[in-house]
Amino acid sequence: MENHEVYDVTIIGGGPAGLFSAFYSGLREMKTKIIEYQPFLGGKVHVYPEKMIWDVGGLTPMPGAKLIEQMVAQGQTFQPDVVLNEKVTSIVRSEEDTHFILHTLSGEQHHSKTIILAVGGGILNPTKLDIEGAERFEVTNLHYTVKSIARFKDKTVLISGGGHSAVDWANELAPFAEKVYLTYRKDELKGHEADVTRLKANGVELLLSASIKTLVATEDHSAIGTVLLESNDSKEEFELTVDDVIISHGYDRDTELLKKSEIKIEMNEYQILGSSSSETSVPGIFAAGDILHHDGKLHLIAGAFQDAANAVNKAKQFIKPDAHGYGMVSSHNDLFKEKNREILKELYSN
Ligand SMILES: Cc1cc2nc3c(=O)[nH]c(=O)nc-3n(C[C@H](O)[C@H](O)[C@H](O)COP(=O)(O)OP(=O)(O)OC[C@H]3O[C@@H](n4cnc5c(N)ncnc54)[C@H](O)[C@@H]3O)c2cc1C
Repeated sequence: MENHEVYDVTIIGGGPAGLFSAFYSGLREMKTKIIEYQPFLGGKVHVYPEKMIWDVGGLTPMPGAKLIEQMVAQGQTFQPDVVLNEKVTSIVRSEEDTHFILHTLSGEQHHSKTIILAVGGGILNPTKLDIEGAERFEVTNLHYTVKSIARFKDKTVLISGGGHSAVDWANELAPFAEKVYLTYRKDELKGHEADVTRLKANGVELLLSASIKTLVATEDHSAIGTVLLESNDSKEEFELTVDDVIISHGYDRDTELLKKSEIKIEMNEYQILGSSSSETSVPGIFAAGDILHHDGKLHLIAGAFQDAANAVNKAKQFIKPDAHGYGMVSSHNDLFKEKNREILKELYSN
């Protein structure tokens, strides 16, 4: 029989809620593991890495990518085990009912006394361009997100999509790019009215009622050189020579875990109906971040942090009922003594 270590806390999801849960779980001296489907930590913030974030308490504005970097560093303070590229597919109770077992897509099992569901709105994957062979250009000039505006400086860029993100990216890139084209299959864009109006002022050329038909490779086959578009009304085809193509066709959302798990957690259509201290209807399973709903819920990264600390405190008491209801503040917490010494040494050596 396989020997599985039983963790105190297993966090499903490595976004803001999961990362702060991992930090706080370490602060409460629990053996912690994070399981994340994507090959990276950071969650939904990867959708807007270049956007400035202003509303996280105590932090001056910083781009999403920088916030991810800081959240990941903080989440790893107490060295939780991190399992990436792994989708949790179901949660069951152990035979002796002493703990939970998480099953994953790769066939692995993870054993844990408590679980924190920090799964956001589920697994998000960008809706891919439905053209055969398109994926080979993803390593060069076919993009599903804008990681840095600088990447598109002085470039001719074609953006496909009509929603808020597509319009927003077109406006953001226009002042830096050589030329921005925005194509959408319908004859009207869905983005915010003011942003749509700004497109004109920014010199974005609209190609409405048109769709991408073919991506034609450069001579060395390494990248997209030309895009063939088709007018949806007249079926006429026309070509554009481009440096980069950005696809913004929305996201596919996978919420299989909560729908299919043997253990049933009380939910509304999309969220867990929990308490304001992050408990779910199942003892031992807690929730944090966008997946959690309660009366005082704050749907911001700041709110995810509060849920996370609450979830961890409840998990601690679930394992050890006489444990304190919350952790010691960090400023006076002995756990940080050694780390503080190192930080101070570095500060004063410069
Ligand atoms: C465009 C945009 C802009 C935003 N701007 C701001 C802003 O300026 N300020 C602000 O406070 N908030 C902002 N938000 C909201 C903020 O991003 C979310 O509130 C926050 O990311 C929620 O964190 P989370 O950890 O709950 O979920 P997520 O960030 O969604 O992370 C959940 C993680 O769980 C993983 N996961 C899900 N299911 C499984 C599974 N079965 N197995 C393994 N892993 C799984 C996912 O892959 C994902 O990485 C914005 C959101 C968007 C979309």
